[in-house]
Amino acid sequence: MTRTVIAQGTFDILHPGHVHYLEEAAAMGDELYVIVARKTNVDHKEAPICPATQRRDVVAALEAVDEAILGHEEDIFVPIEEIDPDVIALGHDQHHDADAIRTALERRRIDCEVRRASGREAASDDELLSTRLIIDRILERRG
Ligand SMILES: Cc1cc2nc3c(=O)[nH]c(=O)nc-3n(C[C@H](O)[C@H](O)[C@H](O)COP(=O)(O)O)c2cc1C
Ligand SMILES: Nc1ncnc2c1ncn2[C@@H]1O[C@H](COP(=O)(O)OP(=O)(O)OP(=O)(O)O)[C@@H](O)[C@H]1O
Repeated sequence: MTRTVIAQGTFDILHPGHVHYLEEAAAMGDELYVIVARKTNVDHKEAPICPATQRRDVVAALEAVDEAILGHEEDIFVPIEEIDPDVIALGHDQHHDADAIRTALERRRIDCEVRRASGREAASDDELLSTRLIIDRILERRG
């Protein structure tokens, strides 16, 4: 039987940390779906620069990804109910609490494992492994 995995995030300006996360998530099963966050749900940091459809389309082009979809605007569990995954792979620094997600899944009778992916080890001193760092570097050098 096909084991379906879900990864999620903003994916505003892609970098090797995103590729690491999505490759690790893909290795947790057979098919990887990625939920791309809506701007309205990115409330714990500055709003993304790129439009949601662009962020989705670039993520969808990555080899590890089978399907990338836009997230729900109000209820983040709607796409989960539709996809009915076997695994949800949380990113290494995602603010979501794994136990709170497990409780919400149980309440909705979705039988799914919640795992936490690892962070990427920098391949060199100057690797930029966050969108924020890339934006800061652009402002510093071109601002
Ligand atoms: C299980 C799960 C499902 C999610 N589904 C959605 C969704 O449907 N719509 C959405 O806008 N955000 C969704 N998110 C939230 C974002 O993916 C994300 O965590 C946050 O808004 C963006 O911040 P990040 O890139 O720092 O994780 C989901 C998060 C989790 C953990
Ligand atoms: N360096 C990294 N190593 C592993 N996973 C990462 C890394 N950076 C981001 N991710 C994961 O990729 C997903 C999307 O991350 P997100 O779009 O918030 O990128 P970000 O670079 O962390 O953004 P920002 O710098 O704006 O906080 C999240 O699940 C996050 O944990």
